[in-house]
Amino acid sequence: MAWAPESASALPEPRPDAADEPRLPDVRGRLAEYAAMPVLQVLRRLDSGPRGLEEDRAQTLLARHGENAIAGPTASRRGSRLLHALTNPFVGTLLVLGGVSAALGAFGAATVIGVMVLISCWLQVRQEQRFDRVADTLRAMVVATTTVVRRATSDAPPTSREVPLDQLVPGDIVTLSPGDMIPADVRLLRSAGLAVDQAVLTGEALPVAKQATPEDAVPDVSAVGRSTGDLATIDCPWLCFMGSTVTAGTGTAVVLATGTATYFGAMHAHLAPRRAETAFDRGVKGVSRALIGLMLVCAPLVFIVNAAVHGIRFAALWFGISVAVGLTPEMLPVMVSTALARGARAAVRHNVVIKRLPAIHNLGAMDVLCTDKTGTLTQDQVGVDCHIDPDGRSDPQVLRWAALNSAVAADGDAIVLFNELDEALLAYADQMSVPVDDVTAVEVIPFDSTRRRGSVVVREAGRPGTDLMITKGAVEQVLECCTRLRRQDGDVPLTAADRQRLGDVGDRYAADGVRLLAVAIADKPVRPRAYGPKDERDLTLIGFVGFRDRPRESAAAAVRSLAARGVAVKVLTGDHPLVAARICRDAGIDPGRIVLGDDIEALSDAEIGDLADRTTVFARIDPEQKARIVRVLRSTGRTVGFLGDGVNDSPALRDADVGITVDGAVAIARESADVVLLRGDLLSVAEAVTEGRRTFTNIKKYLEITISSNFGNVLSMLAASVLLPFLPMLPLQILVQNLCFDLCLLPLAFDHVDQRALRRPQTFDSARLTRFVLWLGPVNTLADLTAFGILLHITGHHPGPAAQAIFHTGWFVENLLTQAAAVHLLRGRRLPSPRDHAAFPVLLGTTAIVTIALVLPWSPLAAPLSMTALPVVCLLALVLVLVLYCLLIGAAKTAWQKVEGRTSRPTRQGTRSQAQR
Ligand SMILES: Nc1ncnc2c1ncn2[C@@H]1O[C@H](COP(=O)(O)OP(=O)(O)OP(=O)(O)O)[C@@H](O)[C@H]1O
Ligand SMILES: [Mg+2]
Repeated sequence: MAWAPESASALPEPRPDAADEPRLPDVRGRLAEYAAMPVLQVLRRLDSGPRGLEEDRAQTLLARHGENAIAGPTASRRGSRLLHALTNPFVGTLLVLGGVSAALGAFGAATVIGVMVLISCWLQVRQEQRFDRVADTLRAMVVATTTVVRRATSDAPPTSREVPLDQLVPGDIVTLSPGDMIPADVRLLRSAGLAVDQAVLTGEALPVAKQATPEDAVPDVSAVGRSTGDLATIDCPWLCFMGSTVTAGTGTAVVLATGTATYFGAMHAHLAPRRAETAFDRGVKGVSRALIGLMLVCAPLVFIVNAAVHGIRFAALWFGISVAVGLTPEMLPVMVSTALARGARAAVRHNVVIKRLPAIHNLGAMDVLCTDKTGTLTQDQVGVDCHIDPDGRSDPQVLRWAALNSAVAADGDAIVLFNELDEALLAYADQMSVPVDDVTAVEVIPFDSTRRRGSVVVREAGRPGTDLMITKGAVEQVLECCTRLRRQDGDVPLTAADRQRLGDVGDRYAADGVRLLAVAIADKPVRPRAYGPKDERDLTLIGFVGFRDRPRESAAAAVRSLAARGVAVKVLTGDHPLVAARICRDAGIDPGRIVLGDDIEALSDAEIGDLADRTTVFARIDPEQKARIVRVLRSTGRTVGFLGDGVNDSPALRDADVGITVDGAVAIARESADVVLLRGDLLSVAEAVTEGRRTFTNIKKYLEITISSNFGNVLSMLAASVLLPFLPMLPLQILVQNLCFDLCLLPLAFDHVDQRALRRPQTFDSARLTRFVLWLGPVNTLADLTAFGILLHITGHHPGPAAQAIFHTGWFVENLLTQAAAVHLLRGRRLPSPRDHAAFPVLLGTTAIVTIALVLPWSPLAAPLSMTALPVVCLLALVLVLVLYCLLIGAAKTAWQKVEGRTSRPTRQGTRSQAQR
């Protein structure tokens, strides 16, 4: 829905007015030209070299080409913000009603409606500006960076350093590692086992292989296809494009184009990544529909009743229009943006950065948190525990082969290692002075979470004609590729009994919380063809390395704290089920029956949904299965958060209602997530959940108070249409009253919140809102009818114009006073007391309403609004009505809480069916 704040993303955001931007065919043509040149010519054309640009020149180029971003300058963002404000359905409704009023000649009303539109849009634009600033600041705290090679001066040595993505320029040399976003359109200079996910550009979910052409070779353009169509360019193996991410392997590349001159830049309007609809989007849609529905029923009804009783009159028509305007919550978008921005700022105090502001609501609504294991439940300080041969004896040779696998895979150029296990291995090898640089790297077949193993091929000095493949990975997955076993007295064939025994060794260590990786090797005759995963066969198992990762001390408390807030924690890990079970127990999670990836592969979504409901730990699952479980849980009505930090977590991060990652996560995880934890601590998630609920509770209060008051007013107007020979309030007065009320209620975004409201997940529930309005709105009507009786008594039953003015003013004043009282009586769970009162800004807002009510009739504005000073007796009578209203609404609210408490006890089933609605 257009009134919801737009999601802010770290990827360059699409700009709506892209007329002056390079056109796609031009961009494609230029890229095709670069694709067809030998590498050296590309570098020459860009005035660059393998040693990188000089810093000064990079700055000059930055000034010439602009930042590597697609989001437009502030001015155009302002234009789009205004458009966004104008196209929200409530302002749209007002514009139509204003137009009709003007066409009917009711210029006063048209002017007031115009003022409402202006104020609402102005506040909305200002709020969105602030909102963007908050989002920008928050995002700057977790800004995506890329590794470039540059030189301080022309003869200084090249150095690698991290720069923010937007500082890249054409000609820069960048290095790519798994998890990195491709920062611009680039041509590969070198690559090792590189695979990238281009789904943003092609919609193709599977990663595609990319490969540099051999040095100095003239690229074979036929490999790209003769056509210059989109896919031909995108499929070029030696070009990578902004918007894609590295899923495996490493590379070095030269930047060809940045910002809007990139392929993604030229196509962004059509191909900007779309996220699935989240709990917030669904909630906003439901409430908007309910509100517009209410207006479409009530306003014509008021008109029809009026016309039926008094005949079709012009006054009746525009009275109906005013009622419609009165029911339009035109300030709701402003209120929601304000509340979300406040929540996001508050979350920072708990070291939680909200990248997309609606995520703060989704955190409060979350009732299941699925989490990866390493780094969230554990400390992410993985250490090597043992290195053993197949018979369980410590063996330094096993450590050497495993560390060589990590070292070669990590590539001399790349700074980022594959993952925490490789990092631990290299650190340990270094500590034990095990050499890892005495071989020549031939090939890397990178680790991926689906194969669960990774291999390298190396050539050792003194062994001409022979390559050595070294594979390491999960025990089951490496054993699959082995046919032999290393024994102290030589290699022997691997029997079924050995497989069983070795599998048991893995299980034994796993039960103790040690993750074993199997290590296997094989000699291969040297060959010109490249090696691939198919060559991982006929290996000899030489032993295992074991890793231990201590559980986080705060994990148990955090899981308890989330459970107390009604958030179930589920663990989704690629690790061994017994390791997962051990870590979970240490973190205070009862693992119950663990479900494996293989178990769910053949199941339907419905069966997985059923299983997921009963399961706490899923082990040995691959990235797509993680995402599938998240999607299925969402489809059963749960609001799902996903917390993860690896390349393998990014699909699930995107598919969740709220994706959460940690600051040290790989770039793609940070890009995919909505929330970044600055301290990778589950406890801060619990705090952020509370902030989310605080935020939402205030939005809910605003909706409940405004809509029930407005609905009560509509009922009063209906009654008045039948009972009175004249209109109970003039249309202009209705509009002014509505404007004052809506504005003075905005500070509710900053109100205090009752602790009990923070205990359960909370989200928009239009059915509950409707029940609330139907229950409490009529109390307002009751007070109004009493006021009508008193006013009629004072003014006489057939009052002339002067007495009618007293009636109108009387009701105007009564309305504002009761509405101010409603704010205090309905805002909390309990009735107001010195210990439980509204926050200062809310007090200020309601004081303003009371002041307007008590000053306006005696001010110079009274005459243009057809109001008049009220007699003292009238004022006294209204005070009595106010007291009566307070008593009634207090009683009605207590009764509502009793009835609702009984019908909506937060059972899990209840939460689900509520969300499904
Ligand atoms: N660098 C590596 N080299 C070889 N095998 C690995 C490597 N990293 C992980 N594995 C194996 O692959 C399995 C799955 O790892 P992956 O990183 O995909 O799991 P994950 O879901 O991220 O796990 P976690 O919950 O521990 O974060 C591991 O249990 C391990 O057996
Ligand atoms: Mg992980």
